[in-house]
Amino acid sequence: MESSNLLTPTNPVFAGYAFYSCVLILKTMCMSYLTGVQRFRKKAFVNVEDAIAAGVDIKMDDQDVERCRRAHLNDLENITMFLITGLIYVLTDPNIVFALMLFRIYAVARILHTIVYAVVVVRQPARAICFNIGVLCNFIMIFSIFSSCVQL
Ligand SMILES: N[C@@H](CCC(=O)N[C@@H](CS)C(=O)NCC(=O)O)C(=O)O
Repeated sequence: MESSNLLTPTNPVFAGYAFYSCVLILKTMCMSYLTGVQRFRKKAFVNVEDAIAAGVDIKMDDQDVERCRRAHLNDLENITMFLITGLIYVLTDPNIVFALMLFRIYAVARILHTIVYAVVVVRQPARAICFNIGVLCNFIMIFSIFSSCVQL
């Protein structure tokens, strides 16, 4: 692939990266609303003005709200790494089939991580497996970038 075309939608690897990145960005944005829904459902407001408006006392430690907040934070810790790593990986002009498979597996693993953590709450090791599949995808991309860049 011409290097000038690597970051255009004519490159299927970039198109896949852009698609799954947007899916994951949207998913992460949804976490704010999921947290908000739980706050209203459980009447668990941490700001005085919100609690007054709802006619309840402040509640800092609701388990369902905290779960959503932790899932959101975990997305920010992990999906940010995918966005950066994935973009560098696209620039190394990787194998199309393998790269698209990695992006798909990563996206599915992160969506499942949210579901088992904050939506239906599945017992461990469900969350750990989803988390580690995502980490493995990122590691594979990182090592592939290393091997493309390091001249032995
Ligand atoms: N910041 C994470 C680092 C480790 C991590 O991400 N573990 C995964 C798999 S067990 C996880 O889902 N942690 C739950 C979380 O981040 O709230 C933590 O405090 O747990």
